[in-house]
Amino acid sequence: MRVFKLMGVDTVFLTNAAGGLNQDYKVGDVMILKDHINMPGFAGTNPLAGPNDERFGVRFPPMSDAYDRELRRLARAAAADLGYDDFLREGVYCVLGGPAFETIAECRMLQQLGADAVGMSTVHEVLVARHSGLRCFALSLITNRAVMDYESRETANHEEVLETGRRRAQQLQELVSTMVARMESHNNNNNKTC
Ligand SMILES: O=P(O)(O)O[C@@H]1C[C@H](O)[C@@H](CO)O1
Ligand code: HPA
Repeated sequence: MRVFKLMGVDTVFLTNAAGGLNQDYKVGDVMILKDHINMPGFAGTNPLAGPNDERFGVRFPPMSDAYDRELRRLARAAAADLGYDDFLREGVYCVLGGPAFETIAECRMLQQLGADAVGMSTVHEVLVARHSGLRCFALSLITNRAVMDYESRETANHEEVLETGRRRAQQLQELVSTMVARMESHNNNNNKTC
């Protein structure tokens, strides 16, 4: 993220695979991140720990605006125009350390804490990106349903994650490229009127 910043990048798009905790979510849904829960952060694991590098940002950066409101609006509009409304969601992503998938008790706890999806990435990058003032937009592909029921025979597995990724790859590409094209056209129009 800091290299991107030094290269003059001002906006980053992040994607991940995640387990669905929200019981309304289905495998294959795409969730716009509106917020996150940094679970490793509760135990002091934060990529911004240690001496602050003032060249990039302040010691205590806010995170209440981590996921850019305008980019989320753009994503909803692009998804609607592409006919993706029936699988587009917006919710809260919770990061855990992995690499083991969660226990049933952990999934139940995370759901009660307000998380809609659980995964193992993205948040560290967003923390560093926001510290540097980069605008962030992130999507989770719900690749599997988190196992919440002691009677269930289902288990999370990486093969299902990869398979769901393959199934939605084209539509995700379409969504991101539509957003980028609209951002470019918006920027060009603004530059013309300056
Ligand atoms: O996109 P990420 O890397 O967050 O994908 C998740 C976390 C693990 O890499 C993998 C587990 O199946 O999916
Ligand atoms: N849990 C954590 N990370 C994940 C999952 C999950 O169920 N699916 C994809 N990445």
